[in-house]
Amino acid sequence: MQAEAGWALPEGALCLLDADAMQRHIEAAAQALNARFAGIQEPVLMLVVMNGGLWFAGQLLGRLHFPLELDYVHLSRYRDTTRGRELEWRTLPSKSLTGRRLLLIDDILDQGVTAQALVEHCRLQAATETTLAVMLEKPASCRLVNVQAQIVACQIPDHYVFGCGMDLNGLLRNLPALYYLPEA
Ligand SMILES: O=P(O)(O)OC[C@H]1O[C@H](OP(=O)(O)OP(=O)(O)O)[C@H](O)[C@@H]1O
Ligand SMILES: Nc1nc2[nH]cnc2c(=O)[nH]1
Repeated sequence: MQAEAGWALPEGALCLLDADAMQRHIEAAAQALNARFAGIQEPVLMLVVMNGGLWFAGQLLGRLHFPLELDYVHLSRYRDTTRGRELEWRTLPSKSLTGRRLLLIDDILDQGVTAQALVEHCRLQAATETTLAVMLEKPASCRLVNVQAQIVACQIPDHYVFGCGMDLNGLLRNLPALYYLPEA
């Protein structure tokens, strides 16, 4: 199957959300974030969870209208596979989190292990407030740990998805729509 010129999709891949639908969900999430942080004086520290959070963060940035500072963390569990393993912390934030109002940006809340570790790290660093915003949320039955996102752009069923910043075996993050393999 061919998604758009230049992107060869794997055999059997199905589109879950097309590019227009993704943009509508992202716009709604940006509006919710703008409402949440309306009128703040001190800049929010936005922490992008690399790699998957990069695309969502990029889509959001131009739509956010409150003062913010940008930093990132790099956490990895899936490492070019479709199964989560032990969490590896690759990069810590370069800025101090102490006393900061944080906005964590990730692509997906699935088993929740990544988000929970990050939220706990922020708590231990004495952040004032932590808001977790995810582009996609799988059903609560997928969670191995108890963690909640405050902002969710879109709820999806339990499929391994790719595109919109998310990889399939390390590739296809640059697809502008969201796909899945029914048998994966
Ligand atoms: O809720 P969980 O089951 O913990 O999964 C969510 C995490 O998994 C993915 O990261 P991955 O380890 O694949 O790294 P990547 O962002 O580089 O793709 C994704 O970007 C989330 O950070
Ligand atoms: N690409 C991708 N990464 C994930 N990490 C956790 N769940 C997923 C998923 O469904 N797709």
